[in-house]
Amino acid sequence: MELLIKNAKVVDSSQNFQGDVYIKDGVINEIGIDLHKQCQVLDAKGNTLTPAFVDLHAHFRDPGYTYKEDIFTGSSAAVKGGYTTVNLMANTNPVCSSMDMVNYVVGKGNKIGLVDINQVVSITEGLRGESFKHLEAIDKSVKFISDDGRGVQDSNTMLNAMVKAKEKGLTIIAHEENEDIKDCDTRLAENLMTWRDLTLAKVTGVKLHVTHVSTKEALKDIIEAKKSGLEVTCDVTPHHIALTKKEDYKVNPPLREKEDIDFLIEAIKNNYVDAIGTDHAPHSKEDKEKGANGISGIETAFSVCYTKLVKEKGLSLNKLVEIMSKNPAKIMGVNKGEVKIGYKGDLVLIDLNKKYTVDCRNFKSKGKNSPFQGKEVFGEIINTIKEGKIVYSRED
Ligand SMILES: NC(=O)N[C@@H](CC(=O)O)C(=O)O
Ligand SMILES: [Zn+2]
Repeated sequence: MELLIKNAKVVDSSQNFQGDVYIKDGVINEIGIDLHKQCQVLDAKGNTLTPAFVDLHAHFRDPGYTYKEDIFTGSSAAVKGGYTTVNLMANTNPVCSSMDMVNYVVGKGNKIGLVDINQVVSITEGLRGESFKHLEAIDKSVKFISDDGRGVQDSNTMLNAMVKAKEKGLTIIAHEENEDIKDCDTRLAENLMTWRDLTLAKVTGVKLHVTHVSTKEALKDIIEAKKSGLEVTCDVTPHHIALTKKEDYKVNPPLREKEDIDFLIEAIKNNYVDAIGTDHAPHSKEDKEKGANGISGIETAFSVCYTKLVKEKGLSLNKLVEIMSKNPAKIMGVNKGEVKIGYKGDLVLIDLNKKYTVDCRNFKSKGKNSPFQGKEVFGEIINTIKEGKIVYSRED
């Protein structure tokens, strides 16, 4: 597969230049000005070309909840959002607690071929918060374990699971929520659990990734832990940096206060936030009406972040690309996230000046649940390219 992209404004975490990018055998082979090749040519027409995005946190719902999303609709939504790599959480039905389940999901994803799927295994078997014996049978292809959707409530279980994860070289993705406290104070529930897991990670030396950080107190503790040398990374969602609880939209963790948003954005600017994770959580209309938490967010993630962080708050596009591509690629251990020779030819062409109104009816995702419905945003994906193959084109 060969592809020459011409006349692009190339932006990654460390570069801005006008030029052409040539992809051969799935990999960036040559970068220059006025390149000529005998192959398929994509004229970027001066639009912005960045590395494709990498999502550390998404839910594609197969097996068990394919009426909310399936691997084809999830993959289609991902590439529409500029993503070619997704990390899928284990809260399916059955829960992903075995290699059979991992291979089932990854196999389906590969057959569809739109995005690279990495499947996360649960920390505790069946997300029941008790045994983690199933981790014995997990092989080297698994990178992360997470009970996302729930926190691991028992501290001794978490401690011992961390010891096991460290031994097996697995990174823990922590959903921080204390269930004893959450009904009276969701903020305290997040803060307590974040502090506990940072403390346990210090003791065990496990690699910890804290996902969907939403409060300034939790993030402050993560920053302190980073400063003290702990190997901890974190992500924030597009919705937690764009919306406050005034929006009154059900998602877990809940939307917070303006002060939290200000703190999160300041921390992004100061390099303490490693990544944007979408927490793409599609639900049916009926489930949403019954109170299901979650936002179908993978298709709007870039536009929401670009509008809020770059247009409104003056963040550089380089920095946004760093937290949407380079850093999450590094955390995932994939050779993506930079426009350099030898990196995977996973790129996204973006019309940055395009202003549009979010309309969930146009989502590729089965989940139309979005608090961004009707909101105006900037930055539309024109093409998503995976290993030199155009896997998404905007319909004009
Ligand atoms: N974030 C949510 O509100 N919901 C997620 C679970 C989760 O990530 O906590 C889901 O699976 O629906
Ligand atoms: Zn979660």
